[in-house]
Amino acid sequence: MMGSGKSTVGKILAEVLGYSFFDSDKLVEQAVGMPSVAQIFKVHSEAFFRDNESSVLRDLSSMRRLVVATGGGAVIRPVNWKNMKKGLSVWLDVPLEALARRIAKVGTASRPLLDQPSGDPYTMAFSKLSMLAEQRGDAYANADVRVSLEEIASKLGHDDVSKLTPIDIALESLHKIESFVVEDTAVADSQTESQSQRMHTL
Ligand SMILES: Nc1ncnc2c1ncn2[C@@H]1O[C@H](COP(=O)(O)OP(=O)(O)OP(=O)(O)O)[C@@H](O)[C@H]1O
Ligand SMILES: O=C(O)C1=C[C@@H](O)[C@@H](O)[C@H](O)C1
Ligand SMILES: [Mg+2]
Repeated sequence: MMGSGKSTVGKILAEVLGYSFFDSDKLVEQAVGMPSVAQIFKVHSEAFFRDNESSVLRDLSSMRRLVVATGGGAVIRPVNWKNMKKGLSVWLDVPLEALARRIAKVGTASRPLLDQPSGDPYTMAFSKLSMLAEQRGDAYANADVRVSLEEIASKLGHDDVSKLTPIDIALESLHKIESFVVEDTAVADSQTESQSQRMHTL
């Protein structure tokens, strides 16, 4: 979701893994030749942005050794999942209150789906984020790995997710990624084994 820390945590993961880092919103801006996502929404439309986002994700999906911070809305198109699933997907699950706090701090001008000309920035961000979260249902749960800030906070004995640093979150992401890879490899090994047993029987 917007403001969940994809760029901040993604850059740390890329550095630790020795991978390249790409921000899909930035690649869309470059592809379209406009300086901001907000301007693309304004001059063209959300649909135009989404088409470009899908084509950027398709191009990235054929590359290796990279971490991608996707746009927060990439989860709504099944075709994007087809491409994101060529790699390993991570959902940074951050409570909406924390997202709204972060976003209110920097303002909503760069986030067209949250931008409101008037009103208290926290309240406006929270209400729009709640709406988006409801519309998107469990789309984020398609990710291979879920990193819950509430779970990390409770593990580290913090009463509030705002006490977590990006490094705490990146470390937990790496643990979760490792567990997923180990489990996935074990499943693939057992499938290969039962396949070869079947061949043997035949
Ligand atoms: N663990 C954290 N604690 C507090 N603030 C954070 C944390 N991680 C990121 N932030 C801040 O929250 C804001 C959003 O972070 P970031 O830009 O990494 O999120 P994003 O998911 O990439 O957002 P966007 O939707 O704009 O792409 C930034 O101002 C960032 O400095
Ligand atoms: O959640 C969303 O729909 C969006 C998230 C941002 O990363 C941008 O891709 C854009 O502002 C839309
Ligand atoms: Mg970002």
